[in-house]
Amino acid sequence: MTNPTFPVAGTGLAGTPQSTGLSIRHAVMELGDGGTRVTALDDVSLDAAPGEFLAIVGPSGSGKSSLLAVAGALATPDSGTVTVHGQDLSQLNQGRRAAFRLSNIGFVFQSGNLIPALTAADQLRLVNRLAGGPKTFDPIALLESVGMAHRAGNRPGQLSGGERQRVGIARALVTGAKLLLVDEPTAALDRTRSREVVELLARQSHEHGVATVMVTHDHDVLGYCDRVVEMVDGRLVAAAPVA
Ligand SMILES: Nc1ncnc2c1ncn2[C@@H]1O[C@H](COP(=O)(O)OP(=O)(O)OP(=O)(O)O)[C@@H](O)[C@H]1O
Repeated sequence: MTNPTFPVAGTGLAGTPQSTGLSIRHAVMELGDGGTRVTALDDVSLDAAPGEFLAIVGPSGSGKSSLLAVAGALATPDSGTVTVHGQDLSQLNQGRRAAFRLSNIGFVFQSGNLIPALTAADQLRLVNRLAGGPKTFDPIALLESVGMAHRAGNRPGQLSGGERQRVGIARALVTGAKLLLVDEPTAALDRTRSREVVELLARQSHEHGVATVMVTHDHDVLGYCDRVVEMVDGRLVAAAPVA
């Protein structure tokens, strides 16, 4: 059976990839081999519009990380299409896909994934340099936008978990990426810090027109999201509007 598409009101037509943000159409992906093959994505279609903050929830093993992987060009579905800002990712060879990812897609991981030896400011400078950004790049304004300018000279070991996540979010936005993929950002944080970090993600999405897709088990933060979809057994099964 074909799964429903979860379009965003006012954007695109069902079945037509939108030209901005993220569009996944009928993605199927199997993992493993022989008798242990698993359908990680089973005909998944999903849109995330610019400025929209979308959460994906669901039980362990339901395919959430697989969905983020194909959205971020880290994995290629066996069939179906993934379009980011109008670019069909399957049309890019490996090298161009990596370059596209670096410039257009930001990633935020559970632990912040910062480089231990670099200060907060240098984490951002490194990404700017790798992406061929402007030589005049100043990381302080971006750190300021996540409330971390005063910690610009500190290394990850000198920061709290929530502060590391904030730096990780700023780093993901260095290239002006309009698609942000976020995997369990609150897993290592207490309740207050969790809410602060997810509120920050919501604000960054809305103020900068970033399409943000966040995988989370943390139902306490879903109120900050514009939309919540649930995955079960590789399929999207619900699209609950958030009050
Ligand atoms: N490299 C792999 N080889 C084989 N099967 C895999 C591989 N990675 C994931 N799977 C399987 O694919 C399915 C989807 O996994 P996925 O990691 O996407 O789920 P998830 O919802 O992110 O889980 P969790 O919440 O535990 O992180 C699961 O059945 C998992 O066991």
